[in-house]
Amino acid sequence: MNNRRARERIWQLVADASLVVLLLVVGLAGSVTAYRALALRAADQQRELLSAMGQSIVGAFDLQQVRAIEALQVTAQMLSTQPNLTRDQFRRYGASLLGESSTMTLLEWQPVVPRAQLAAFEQRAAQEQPGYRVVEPAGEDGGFTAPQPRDVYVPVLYSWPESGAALGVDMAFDPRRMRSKLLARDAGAPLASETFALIRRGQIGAQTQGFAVSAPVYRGSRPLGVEARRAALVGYIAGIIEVPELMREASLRANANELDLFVYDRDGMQRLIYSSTGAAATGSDERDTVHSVDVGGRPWHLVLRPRPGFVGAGVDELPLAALGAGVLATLLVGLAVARSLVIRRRLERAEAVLAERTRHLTNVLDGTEAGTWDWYRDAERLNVNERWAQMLGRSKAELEPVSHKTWERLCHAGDLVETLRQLQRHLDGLDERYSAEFRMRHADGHWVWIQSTGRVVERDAEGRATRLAGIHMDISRRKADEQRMHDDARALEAANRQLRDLAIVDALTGAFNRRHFNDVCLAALVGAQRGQAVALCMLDVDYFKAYNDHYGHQAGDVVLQKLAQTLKDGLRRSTDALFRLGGEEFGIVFSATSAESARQFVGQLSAALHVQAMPHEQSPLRIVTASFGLAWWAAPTSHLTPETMYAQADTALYDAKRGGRDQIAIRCFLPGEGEQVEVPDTVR
Ligand SMILES: Nc1nc2c(ncn2[C@@H]2O[C@H](COP(=O)(O)OP(=O)(O)OP(=O)(O)O)[C@@H](O)[C@H]2O)c(=O)[nH]1
Repeated sequence: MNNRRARERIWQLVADASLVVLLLVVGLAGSVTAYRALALRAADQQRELLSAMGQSIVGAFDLQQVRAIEALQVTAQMLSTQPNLTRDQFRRYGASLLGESSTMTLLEWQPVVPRAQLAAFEQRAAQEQPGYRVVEPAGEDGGFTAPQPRDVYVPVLYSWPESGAALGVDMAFDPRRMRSKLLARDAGAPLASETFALIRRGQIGAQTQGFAVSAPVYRGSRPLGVEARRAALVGYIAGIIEVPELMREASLRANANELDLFVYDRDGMQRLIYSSTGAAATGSDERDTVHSVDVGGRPWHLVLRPRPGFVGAGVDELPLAALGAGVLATLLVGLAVARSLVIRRRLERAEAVLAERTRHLTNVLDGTEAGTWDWYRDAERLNVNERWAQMLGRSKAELEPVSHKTWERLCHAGDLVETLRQLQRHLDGLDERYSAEFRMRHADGHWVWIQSTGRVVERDAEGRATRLAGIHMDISRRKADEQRMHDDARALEAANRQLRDLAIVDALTGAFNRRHFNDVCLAALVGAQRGQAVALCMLDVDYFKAYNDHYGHQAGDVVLQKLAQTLKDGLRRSTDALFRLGGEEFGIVFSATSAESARQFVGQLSAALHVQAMPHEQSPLRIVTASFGLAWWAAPTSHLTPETMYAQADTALYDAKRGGRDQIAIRCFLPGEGEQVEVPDTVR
């Protein structure tokens, strides 16, 4: 039984634990799924945001370019029609152009000068700009020198602003710078160079990266065909764009201060043009977005990489928060479910224990056949079970509504007071339990003995008993048994008394028999030894043989019975005792304070016999008489025995017979004086 329960509990535990684990798994899986979905959405949003920012930057690039290129084209157009532009004209032009462009920092007019015209060119330029000379960078560490001899020179003639210009520097010294110009010349459209360290007068190698957008300037209108363009070329109008400035502008426009920006020139070898971190992008990031942009005909790649503080990071927190909330909610729900399961199991166990106890109690009640009662004193309601009613030969339904009055009505009037007294003793706290036995009326009219026991089970705030509960037991059989036992005991007592009487009493006369004589004598002697006198009188019916012979034995018995009755009636004290010592011989043990009073007493007995006057034809007096022998001891000693008493009284009786019958002979024994013998008297 216990093993089965233990197994059930283990299975329950496993089932409960499985449920909680399942709940946790489902909850956690849901949380993770929600996290992943939100994270994906957040990543998409980030990508979209990055893409939008990238597009914005590209747009900014394009806008700057378009403006720069348009400005250069217009300038080139203007120079085509005014090949002999003066320095002042260029200045004004440059000032207005650069004022409109935020990224172009320098505007240069670079005429094409054949070697043969170089000296004349320098001379003309120096008139306008004193000290003007065509030069080229002397090396990486700065400084300028006279240009190497070449077929064509492309020196900077005018520049705006002039302060940052590399006036006079021949761009033909660097094939890299020239490549984009030659391509622009052939294409008839502005083209950007690759990036390189910008040249400033006295500042070559300052490492400011930039590039030039060169627009070819032809003589007259734009020629058709490469050869015609080459032939008509008079120079280049170049706009210098500083990469950091361009990027800052672009980044500001794109609000890209949360992004790292890397720009690569993809023409030929991929080359880092710009890095917002100052270094090339390390490794690759899945969130990188790459945008291609055409910068003056050069393919650039913009790589945008979100910084840790990117606004998208805020988006990252949502999935994590959702995951955290999901996990927390799952754990809380799991905890709550586990707790409710534990409580439920405890309740189930408590209910099982209660059911077991109820079953046990019911079994016990069934086994004992007890009626139960539950008394709500204030409501005057008495809840009883079916057995309570059955004891009285009724059904519960028959008695409804059951109240304390129902009980009072059915209780025996003779038992009501005592029962209520017992109840009150318990209510007063004198008895720990209420217990009473009373009779109740059975439906068929007889009385059923009930034993009721119970106790207070509820009290109010003042301590007053408001509810009592207990049981009724049918003890009728026990009561009947007790009554029977009581009757039997009394009968036995009577029988014993009879037996005892039979043992010590003579059946014919009712006097004590000879067997009891010794006991009574001894008892009298014990009393007498405390200083009391004691006497024994023996008497014998006179001429009784003759009576029997004359009247018959039965009549003789009647005489003996009457004689005994007369003698018994004459006894004075409870301690006086009459004995039948043999056939028609009797003895009387009695106390008398003096010999005279003893003699008087015996005389009264003799007289009483005379008064009976039982006819006896064969006796001289014609009535039944008797002879009396009295022995009296004033202060008997311990040596006196029943046998001695008998012998002395018998001697006195013999004296009375010998003296003529119907008389009293007395023998007195005084202390220290020996025996005193008196002559028998004749009855008067
Ligand atoms: N009816 C009857 N007679 C008894 C009973 N016991 C003894 N007797 C008779 O009593 C008589 C006693 O006779 P005795 O001893 O000669 O004495 P008595 O005839 O009375 O003569 P005294 O005593 O000398 O006067 C006998 O006849 C006995 O049978 C008895 O219980 N009933």
